[in-house]
Amino acid sequence: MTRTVIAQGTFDIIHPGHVHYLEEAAAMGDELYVIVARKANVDHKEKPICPATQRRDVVDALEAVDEAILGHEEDIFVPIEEIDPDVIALGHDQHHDAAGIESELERRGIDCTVERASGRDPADDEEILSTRLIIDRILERRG
Ligand SMILES: Cc1cc2nc3c(=O)[nH]c(=O)nc-3n(C[C@H](O)[C@H](O)[C@H](O)COP(=O)(O)O)c2cc1C
Ligand SMILES: Nc1ncnc2c1ncn2[C@@H]1O[C@H](COP(=O)(O)OP(=O)(O)OP(=O)(O)O)[C@@H](O)[C@H]1O
Repeated sequence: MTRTVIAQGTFDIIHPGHVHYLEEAAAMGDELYVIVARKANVDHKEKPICPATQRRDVVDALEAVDEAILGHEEDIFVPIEEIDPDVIALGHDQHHDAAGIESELERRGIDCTVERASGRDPADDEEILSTRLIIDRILERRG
């Protein structure tokens, strides 16, 4: 039986932290789907610069990813119902609460576990593992 994993995020400017997360998520099963957040649902930080289709296409091109799809605009559980995964891999700093997601999965009759991936620290002083920090650095140098 194929074990399906779901990862999710904004993925506005791809960096090695994303690659670490997606490789770890892929290793939790056999097949990795990635849900790319819609601008309207990114409300806890600055909205992404790149359009959703561009963010999806770049994530889809990564080796660890089997398929990247656009998230639903209103109900984040719709793609999960369609994919019917075995595991949802949350990122190390994602604000979502695993227990809250688990109870909604149960309410909708989706049998799936929720795991939390680890974070990757910068390999050296130069590496920038956050979209926000990359944008801050651009503004600092070119703004
Ligand atoms: C299990 C799960 C499913 C999600 N599905 C969607 C979705 O269908 N559409 C969407 O716009 N966002 C979805 N999101 C939310 C975003 O992927 C994301 O968490 C948030 O909006 C962007 O912030 P982040 O990259 O800091 O996590 C989902 C999040 C989780 C945890
Ligand atoms: N350094 C990192 N190590 C491991 N996972 C990461 C790292 N950076 C981001 N991720 C994960 O990648 C997914 C998508 O991240 P997101 O697109 O929000 O990028 P971000 O770089 O964290 O953005 P920002 O720093 O602007 O909030 C999230 O699940 C997040 O936890």
